[in-house]
Amino acid sequence: MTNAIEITDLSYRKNTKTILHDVNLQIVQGRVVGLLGENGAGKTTLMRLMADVAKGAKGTIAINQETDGTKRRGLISFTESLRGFRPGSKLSQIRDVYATVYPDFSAQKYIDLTTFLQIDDDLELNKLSRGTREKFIIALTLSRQAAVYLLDEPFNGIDSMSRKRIISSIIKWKADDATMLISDHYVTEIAALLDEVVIIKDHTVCTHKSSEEIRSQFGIGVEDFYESVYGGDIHDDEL
Ligand SMILES: Nc1ncnc2c1ncn2[C@@H]1O[C@H](COP(=O)(O)OP(=O)(O)OP(=O)(O)O)[C@@H](O)[C@H]1O
Repeated sequence: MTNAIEITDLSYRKNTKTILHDVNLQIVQGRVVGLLGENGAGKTTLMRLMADVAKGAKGTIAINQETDGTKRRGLISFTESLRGFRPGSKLSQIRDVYATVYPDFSAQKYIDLTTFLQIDDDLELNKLSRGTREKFIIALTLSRQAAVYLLDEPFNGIDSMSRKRIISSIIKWKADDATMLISDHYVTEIAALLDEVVIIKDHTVCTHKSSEEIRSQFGIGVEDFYESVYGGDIHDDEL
């Protein structure tokens, strides 16, 4: 089995503060993995380092065996904030920028996703509700045919019907060999989607298990497992 993601001895400090410490993580190609942790645990930072948006960490990050930052960036599709775009930009103009910047951008996938997620790309960015903006970011991210997708809290501000649609779109449009890391604070709706779970606690990977392992070892689902690890009901030595 090929590892799509290999992180070795990764540590990251910002302004003398430890954000991540000694992170080691291997994720096999094709898996959908939940990256879970409380506010400020370091989920976004880990994704930013993987995508080479944040720099200066110690250790190595390899995506499909590529450790070079620029090459990694080409292999990863990461949910971006769109803050770099003019508020008055039409969504179709943002799509055009993506299509130019990313050679793996699929115009057809974009049409399918925006139709499925009910996004009108004739609208301007500043006219979108928070939820529609998030859905648009998901549509752009999944329109790339990348090796690895990093979805950072993709359900923020999104109503439950739209969450269901996004989850369906992930299932429908994910290529079998594409790997997906989805960060969140809670897992209720995505639990069924996850092959594996990585929990970040105390600046590092506290546990990494498959959903199946969690069920067989602890007799509980992913959601209860996450709560038990954070709540202290499952101790580190049991993991
Ligand atoms: N640019 C920065 N400068 C200083 N500290 C930062 C910076 N970015 C993040 N941090 C700190 O790093 C820690 C991890 O933040 P990060 O955003 O990665 O966590 P998170 O798990 O994604 O949290 P959330 O779920 O709230 O989004 C936090 O303590 C945060 O304050």
